[in-house]
Amino acid sequence: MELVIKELRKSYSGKTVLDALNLTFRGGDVIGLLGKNGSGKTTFLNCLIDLIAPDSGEFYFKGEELTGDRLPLKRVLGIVSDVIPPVPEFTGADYLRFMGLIHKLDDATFQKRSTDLTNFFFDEPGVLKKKISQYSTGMIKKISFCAAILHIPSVVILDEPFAGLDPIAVRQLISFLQTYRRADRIILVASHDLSYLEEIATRILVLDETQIKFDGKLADFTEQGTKVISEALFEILVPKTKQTTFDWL
Ligand SMILES: Nc1ncnc2c1ncn2[C@@H]1O[C@H](COP(=O)(O)OP(=O)(O)OP(=O)(O)O)[C@@H](O)[C@H]1O
Repeated sequence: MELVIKELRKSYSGKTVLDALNLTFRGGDVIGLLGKNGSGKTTFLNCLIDLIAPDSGEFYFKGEELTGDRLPLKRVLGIVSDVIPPVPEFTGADYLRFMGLIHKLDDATFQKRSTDLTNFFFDEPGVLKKKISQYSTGMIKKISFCAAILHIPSVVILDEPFAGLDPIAVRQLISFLQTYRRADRIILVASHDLSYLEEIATRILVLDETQIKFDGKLADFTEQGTKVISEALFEILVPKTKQTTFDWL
C-alpha cells in the first residue's frame, strides 16, 4: 500500500513554502515529520488531507491517481490536527457517535470501539457526557484521537499529537501507536516532541526551506543510535557558522 505525492508545490502570497516535493509513503511506515517553526509541516499535511489547495501536485493512493475530492483517500484517513477541532457544542459521546455515523459503523462495532478507546484514554468519570467546549486541552486531544481512530484508518495523520497531553496520556498514545502500526497502515506524525517521536518513528522526514532536507530510516538519521534525534536534527538544520559559542558567559 503506497501513498505517492508528486511535485507538490504551495506558496502563500508569492512566498514558496513547499517546492516540488516528491514523496512515497508505504504501509508500515511511521513517519516523523520534523522541521523548524514555519518550515511548512502543517501546510504539507493540510495539502495532503485536502484542507488547503496546493498550487500544483499529484497524489496517488494504492496505485490510483486521486483527482477531484480525493474520496478514496479521505475515507481511510484518520486526522488529529488543531485545524480540525472537534465540534465544541457536542458532548464527547455525541462527537464519537457523529464520527461513527460519518464512517457508517454499525451500532455494535461503534459501541465496542468507542468504549475500548475511551476506557483506554480517559479516567475522568462522566467525561463523555460533558460538552467538548468544557474540555481541557489534553481532553480535546484525546477525544480527537479516539474519534480519528474509530474507523481504523489506514492513513493516520497526526499534527502535534503530544502537545497538551500529560505524561501518562503521552505514554498511552505512544503505546497505542506502536500497537496500531501495521504493514497496511501509514502513520504520519508532525511533532516537535522529538524524544516521543523517537519511540514510534521508523522513518524521518525533515522539511526545511521549501525542500526535503532528509528522508530516511530513523536509524540512519541517528547514525545507528549514536546520536539522539534532536542532536541529529540540530546538525542538519543549523549550520556550524550559526552555532554561537557564548565565550563571554
Ligand atoms: N494561511 C496562511 N497565509 C499565509 N501564510 C501562511 C499561511 N499558513 C501558513 N503560512 C506560512 O507558511 C509557512 C509555513 O507554515 P506552517 O504552519 O506550515 O509551518 P509549520 O512547519 O507547521 O510550523 P510550526 O512548527 O511553527 O507549527 C510559514 O512561513 C507561515 O507563515
